[in-house]
Amino acid sequence: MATAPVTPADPASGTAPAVSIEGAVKSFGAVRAVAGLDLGIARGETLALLGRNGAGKSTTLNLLLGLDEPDSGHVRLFGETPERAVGSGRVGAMLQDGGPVRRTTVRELVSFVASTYPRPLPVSEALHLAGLTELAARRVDKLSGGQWQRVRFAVALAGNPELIVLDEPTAALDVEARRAFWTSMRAYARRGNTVLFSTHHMEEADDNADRIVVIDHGRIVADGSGERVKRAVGGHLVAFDLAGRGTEGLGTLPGVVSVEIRGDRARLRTDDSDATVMALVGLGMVRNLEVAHATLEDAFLALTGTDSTAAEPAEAAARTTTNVTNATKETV
Ligand SMILES: Nc1ncnc2c1ncn2[C@@H]1O[C@H](COP(=O)(O)OP(=O)(O)OP(=O)(O)O)[C@@H](O)[C@H]1O
Repeated sequence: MATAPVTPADPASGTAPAVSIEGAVKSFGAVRAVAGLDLGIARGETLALLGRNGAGKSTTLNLLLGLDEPDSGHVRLFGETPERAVGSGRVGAMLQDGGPVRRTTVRELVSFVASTYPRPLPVSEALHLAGLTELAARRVDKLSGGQWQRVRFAVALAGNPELIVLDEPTAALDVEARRAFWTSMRAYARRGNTVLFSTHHMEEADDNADRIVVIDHGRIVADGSGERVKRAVGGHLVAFDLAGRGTEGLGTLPGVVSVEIRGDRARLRTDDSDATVMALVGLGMVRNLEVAHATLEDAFLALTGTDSTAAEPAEAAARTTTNVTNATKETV
C-alpha cells in the first residue's frame, strides 16, 4: 500500500518559480525598507542583488526566508510559504552572522546540520562542494575567516537545497578565498540549482550572475543581464576636453543619456557611441577624446544616484579605455 508523503506537495509547487515576491512592503517605523517589490526568479537562475547600504537587500532576503513578515504582499518559494520551503530543506541560507561554534570538527558540524533535514545532501558531497574535503577533520574554531565562510556555505548546502540565499557571502574574504568561494558556488549552480546572492562587489555580480537586480530605497531600479543593466544607463562613456567650449546642447547629441562636466572635461554616457562621436567630430570637440565601456559600477552609481562628480574623469573606465584616434572603438 502506498504511504502518504510526510509533507503533501502543494499542487503548484512542481512548476512554480523558485522565488515569487509580489508587492512586498516592509517598514520599520518611519523607514520603508522594502517599498512594493515584485521579483520572480526562475529555477536554475543565478541572481545578484545589488544596492548601496540601506537599500533594502537584507530586508528583502529576510522576507524571502520567512525571517520577517511583509506588512503587505506575498512571498512564495517553489509555490510554498517560506517557512515550509525552508523547513523541508528546499532552501538553504548563508546570512551575515555567527562566529564558529567551539570544539566540533567541520564534518561533525555539517553532519549535525544535515541530520536535521528530511533529504540531506551526503555530508561528503556538501564538504566537497564547499571545498572542505581536506579540512573535514579540523576543529571549526581553528579555521581562518575564509575557511569558516566555506563551512557556512557547506552548512547552507547540508539540507540539499534547490535554492540557496547568500547575503554578502564574500564580505571580508581576500581575493583567493573569494575566488575559491565562487568556484564552489558555480559548481552548485551547475547542478541546476537556483542562487540568490547580495553583494557590494560589482565585478562579482557581473562575473557570477546570469541576472542582476539593483534595488534602491526598497524598489527595483534595474533588472537584467550585466550587459543590459550597463546599456540601460548608457553602455559607453565618451570623454573629451572642452578646451573652453560651452556645454550647451551636449545632452541632445545622438545617443547621449547623461552629461557630466568635471572641470574642463565633459563625460557623456551614451547608448550609441558611434553616433555620439560622429556628432562630436562634426562639432570639432575631439580634444583628448576617449571612448570606454561603462562598467557595472558606473551603471550602479548612475542608477542609485550616487555618481560622484568629485571622482577622476575616466577613473572607473580606465581599464577599457580606447583612444578613438586609433579608430579602435569597441561596441557593446
Ligand atoms: N530591524 C530593523 N529595525 C529598524 N530599521 C531597520 C531594521 N532592519 C533594517 N532597517 C532599516 O531598513 C533599511 C534597509 O536596511 P537593509 O538592512 O535591508 O539594507 P541593506 O541593503 O541590506 O544594507 P547593507 O548593504 O548596509 O547591508 C535601512 O534604513 C535600515 O536601517
